[in-house]
Amino acid sequence: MLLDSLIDKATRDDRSTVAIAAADTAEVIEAVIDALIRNLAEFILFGDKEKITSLIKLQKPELLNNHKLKIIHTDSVGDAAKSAVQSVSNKQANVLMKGNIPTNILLKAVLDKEYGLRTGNVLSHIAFFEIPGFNQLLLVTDAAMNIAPDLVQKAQILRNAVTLAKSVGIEFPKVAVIAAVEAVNPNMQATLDAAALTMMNKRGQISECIVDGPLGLDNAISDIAAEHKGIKSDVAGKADILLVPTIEVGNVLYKSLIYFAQAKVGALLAGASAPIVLTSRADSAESKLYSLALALCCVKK
Ligand SMILES: CCCC(=O)SCCNC(=O)CCNC(=O)[C@H](O)C(C)(C)COP(=O)(O)OP(=O)(O)OC[C@H]1O[C@@H](n2cnc3c(N)ncnc32)[C@H](O)[C@@H]1OP(=O)(O)O
Repeated sequence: MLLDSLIDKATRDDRSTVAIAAADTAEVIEAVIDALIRNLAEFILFGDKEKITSLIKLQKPELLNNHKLKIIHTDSVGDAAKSAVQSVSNKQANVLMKGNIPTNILLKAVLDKEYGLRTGNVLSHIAFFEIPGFNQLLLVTDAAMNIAPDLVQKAQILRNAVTLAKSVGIEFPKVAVIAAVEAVNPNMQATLDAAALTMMNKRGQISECIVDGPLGLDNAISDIAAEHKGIKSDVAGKADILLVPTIEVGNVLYKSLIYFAQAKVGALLAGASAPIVLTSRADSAESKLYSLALALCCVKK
């Protein structure tokens, strides 16, 4: 399965409404226009109304009268985040999307106790990569929300990724828990957590997937590398999901895949009461469209 198939899957159902916090950039508007043309969803755009209107006028002026598009003016990014999150919590919209706004401002609104989208679950970021020369989607978690997750949080991050993988048709995913080495080293917390997660999977505490770790990135994705080290594993060389130890590892991997390997990406936050599209502000319109399609595939109706 590749990222275009997510758009096909999402196109079959156009009953969703997406609230975008700070929709005032060309890439966001381009993704919205593309989604409207494909009948993927309806949109409520929060942000600087004048700027949003002029961006739409530049790209597709006739869409300004489209009943599937509403623009609501807000005075600051903080207000845009709050209003967009509120529109999801009061069910006017069922997907939240990050626009031209710093990630932590949006996440603080999402976590707000009064109007946010908490469920009691850990919220986590999952990115789906289509990498040239690599013939399957590769999921990476968590590159954007949890800074230095502990074992309990990692277990939940892993479950969120497995649930999301299943919802787009990746049944029983293989999960590699990434560290710098394959042997457990008591001085490297990532290896201890990886070994514990592997055992939790063997004992049924983490189900519907196969977990193995610690694994280096090379052994997780390359049979040849795994063979060189004599690693015998159902996951090594065939991982569908990479669970990384910290946000820095995930974020650098995310941006390396895009900038060095020309990978395409779709990404979202899971674990909240609605899917949240969360890409980097610098990501392309195409990546925002893939992320949107991914979120629409996960909406609970
Ligand atoms: C990959 C492309 C996009 C990017 O590059 S993104 C760039 C990098 N990402 C970021 O800068 C965001 C990194 N994360 C953060 O800044 C913070 O963790 C975040 C999400 C803003 C939360 O920070 P604070 O508001 O300071 O939160 P805190 O730790 O004091 O906790 C406040 C309450 O929220 C809860 N919380 C925090 N993270 C959570 C999570 N993942 N899932 C569920 N609940 C969570 C936390 O338990 C606490 O709850 P309570 O108030 O004790 O009830």
